[in-house]
Amino acid sequence: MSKITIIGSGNIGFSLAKGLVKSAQYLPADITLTRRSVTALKEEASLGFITSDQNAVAVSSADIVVLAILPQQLKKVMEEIKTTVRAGQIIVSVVSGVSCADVKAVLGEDIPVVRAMPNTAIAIGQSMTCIATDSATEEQVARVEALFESVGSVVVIQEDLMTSATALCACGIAFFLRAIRAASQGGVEIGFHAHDALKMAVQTAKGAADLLLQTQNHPEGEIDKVTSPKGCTIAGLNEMEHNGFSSAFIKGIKLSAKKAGGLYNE
Ligand SMILES: NC(=O)C1=CN([C@@H]2O[C@H](COP(=O)(O)OP(=O)(O)OC[C@H]3O[C@@H](n4cnc5c(N)ncnc54)[C@H](O)[C@@H]3O)[C@@H](O)[C@H]2O)C=CC1
Ligand SMILES: O=C(O)[C@@H]1CCC=N1
Repeated sequence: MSKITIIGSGNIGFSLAKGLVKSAQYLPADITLTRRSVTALKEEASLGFITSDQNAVAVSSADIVVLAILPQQLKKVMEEIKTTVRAGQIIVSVVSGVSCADVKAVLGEDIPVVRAMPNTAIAIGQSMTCIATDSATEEQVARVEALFESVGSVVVIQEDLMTSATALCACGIAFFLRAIRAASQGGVEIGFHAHDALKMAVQTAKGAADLLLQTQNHPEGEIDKVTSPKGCTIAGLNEMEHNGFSSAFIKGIKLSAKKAGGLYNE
């Protein structure tokens, strides 16, 4: 089994580590997690992961190195590891707005770099992860694909669509979570206790997503089955649209995609 080092055990790095172990394809002992201080890695250590605050050392024993730090932190980290990484390893960057070329410009042109854009559902094996590269081989991409297939679904895309994938999938999970929260708040206004309203909203959202996944039907086809003539569903749906529901969602995704491009050089 590959040894994996995740540089940056934050929200996404630690979620990835937990998802890999949950998949039963990796043991905690196969995964090294780093932060600037080991004292901040107590939870990780208690779960059996190898922990370190020495990025260069942590990288040296890995087959796959995942860069999971903020774009603003990446240059410093790459300077730390650039003399340790070697062409036999694969560098996977989940950092938004940083190209494979940006990474290779520091780590070396011979270093295989694959970008991956997962979301936080990776912790429970339900990520939607997009993968792209500019020059890694098919075999290297297949290894990264297999890694992320063990924690969700994967689509291999062109690198120029990576910021779009960031908005739709990585940021997207927050948009759907907010939609569920809004539904539960509506539920409270019409008579349910908050706990019940949230449970109802969550299961209804899960049912909607599973319906599309399992039938492969178009959402509008499924909506047509719910909207009885002169009924209450179409009344509610049209009221939401009059208030800009689809428009707000689309505009939010477009702005996220614009922002996803640009924190590396700030
Ligand atoms: N949070 C998310 O849902 C997603 C985030 N991303 C990308 O992943 C990257 C990380 O994002 P988050 O996990 O949200 O950020 P975060 O701030 O939660 O995690 C970053 C981690 O890196 C650590 N760190 C900082 N400097 C370090 C250094 N020199 N050596 C080792 N560790 C260091 C921090 O202590 C922190 O634990 C970002 O580039 C983001 O664009 C990508 C997909 C989804
Ligand atoms: O909000 C962000 O910038 C990061 C990238 C995608 C998800 N979280």
